[in-house]
Amino acid sequence: MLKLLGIPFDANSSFLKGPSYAPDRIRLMDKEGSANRFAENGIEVIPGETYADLGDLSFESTDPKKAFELIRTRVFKEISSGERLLSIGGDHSVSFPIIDAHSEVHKGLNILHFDAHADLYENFDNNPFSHASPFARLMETGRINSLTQVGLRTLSTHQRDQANRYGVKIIEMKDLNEAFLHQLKGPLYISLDLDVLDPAFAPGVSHHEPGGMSTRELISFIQKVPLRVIGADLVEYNPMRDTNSMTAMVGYKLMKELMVKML
Ligand SMILES: NC(=[NH2+])NCCC[C@H](N)C(=O)O
Ligand SMILES: [Mn+2]
Ligand SMILES: [Mn+2]
Repeated sequence: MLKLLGIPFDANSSFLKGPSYAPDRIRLMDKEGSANRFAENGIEVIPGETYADLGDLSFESTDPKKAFELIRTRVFKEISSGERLLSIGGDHSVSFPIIDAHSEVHKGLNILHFDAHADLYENFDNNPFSHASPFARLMETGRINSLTQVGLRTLSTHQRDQANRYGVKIIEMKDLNEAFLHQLKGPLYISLDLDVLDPAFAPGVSHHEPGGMSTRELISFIQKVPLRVIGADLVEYNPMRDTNSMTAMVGYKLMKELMVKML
């Protein structure tokens, strides 16, 4: 059965803390009575039936090495017999150990990454495990077959160099179009940073980067991915910046749309 795992970890956030509160806030949207559990394709996404909610990882330490070891080991254990896992919450640094575990199980892994940011810094704020660096760490393992980044609007010179160095395919927000969908290959993993959305649609993120996608655009990209997705994460939701749980509901909606791509 499809699995859901909360990763309440934000010690590697460079600007604000808060994404550690994300998993429960997103789950709350499943329970509080406003929404229903149907994805737009008509499949109902029910905890205990459509997916098993594994709860949250619990961290004894904020030391990134220890935390990442815990995440990598647990994720590997959950997916090692081919099970599919969606993880929610945490800052984007957690995608390094999560995707690293996936790349061990799924050889030649391809990543589709939605974000305002490339998160390719060699080292950010003297923290190589920063949420601004997970894709540098992943690319240097040599185990990632391809990385496609969509929605970027903050590329620095350093990150352009890093993208060239690692052969990253980038569709910047200013050039946004659908052609990348037809070039995606399997096994495909999706990493979704909520700040790919315009802050008008998703204010509950740490980094408000104007000029982003609409919720509708993002949902249709996900729906049009022509492959069954083998794993995904939803990161960077920050409840401390949210208004009336509006962004929690966006997160819940995206969670359902991601889940039905994994069934
Ligand atoms: N995972 C993230 N939200 N990363 C944001 C990193 C932002 C960083 N200030 C930059 O210049 O790119
Ligand atoms: Mn990110
Ligand atoms: Mn981002």
